[in-house]
Amino acid sequence: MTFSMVTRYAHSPEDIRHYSTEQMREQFLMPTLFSKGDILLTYTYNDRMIFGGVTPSEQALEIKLDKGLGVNYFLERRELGIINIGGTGSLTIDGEKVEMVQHDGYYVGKGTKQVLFESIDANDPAKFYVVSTPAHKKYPNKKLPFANALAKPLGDQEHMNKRTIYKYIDASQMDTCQLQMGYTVLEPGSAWNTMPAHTHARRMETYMYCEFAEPETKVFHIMGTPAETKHIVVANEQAVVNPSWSVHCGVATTRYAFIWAMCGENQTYDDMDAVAMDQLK
Ligand SMILES: O=C(O)C(=O)C[C@H](O)C(=O)CO
Ligand SMILES: [Zn+2]
Repeated sequence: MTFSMVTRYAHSPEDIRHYSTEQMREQFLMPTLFSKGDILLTYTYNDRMIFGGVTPSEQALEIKLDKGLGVNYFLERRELGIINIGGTGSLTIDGEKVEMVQHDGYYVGKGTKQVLFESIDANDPAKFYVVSTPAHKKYPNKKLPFANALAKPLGDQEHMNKRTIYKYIDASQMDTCQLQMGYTVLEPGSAWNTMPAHTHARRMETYMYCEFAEPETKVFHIMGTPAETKHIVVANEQAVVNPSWSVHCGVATTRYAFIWAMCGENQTYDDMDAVAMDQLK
């Protein structure tokens, strides 16, 4: 079993002006999240979000972080969002076991002492995408089945951006200290995830791209300031960190989906600063 948590520092927009492709990938792309039996996390200094993959095989897995975070247990001062993109699994949260089928989500509040992640079938393991943000208050733990997610259809075929945003952790639906999390599914033939592009200086965001229709599919994730965009080529089940000053959208060769998660000053999903198309460079 491998447990790893890599650190990524925050960057100013000026920093990345001269980054090579390799440097962009090193700083903003998380190439491996899901590996059987492993916990692979990233700690970003952008709003101190921790995100990554937990892929239990034969054994239950637990995220054990204490001294590294200066606390006695992982969720002493944090909340946690989880969405399973793999086979059926379960979570045992302070002794209570709950089944997690594909696309089930869960919100785990601050103060929860133990979360055990398990797969039902090691040959078809659960793949838990996890995102944790600093929290000041305990809010109730809550199962978030896919069927209960707040579905927001958006875009149209003519603009190649027909998609549905499924909001799992949303302040209009439930209490959360700062974490917001959801899953966006692109229709076949649609690719842009959000156009016109936007920034939100009040919140950072991470994306985990997944469910690519073909093995050779790649997403061109676009980031950077509106006046100087850059791209990162992303493969299935890889994630990118998006600083609050950066635009974000992705175009691919076939259908894909992605899980987004945000935190920062506010929880107002629609608080976005749209960028006029003629300002994008
Ligand atoms: O499809 C979309 O558009 C999104 O999913 C947008 C993200 O949720 C986002 O960028 C929220 O700020
Ligand atoms: Zn956004």
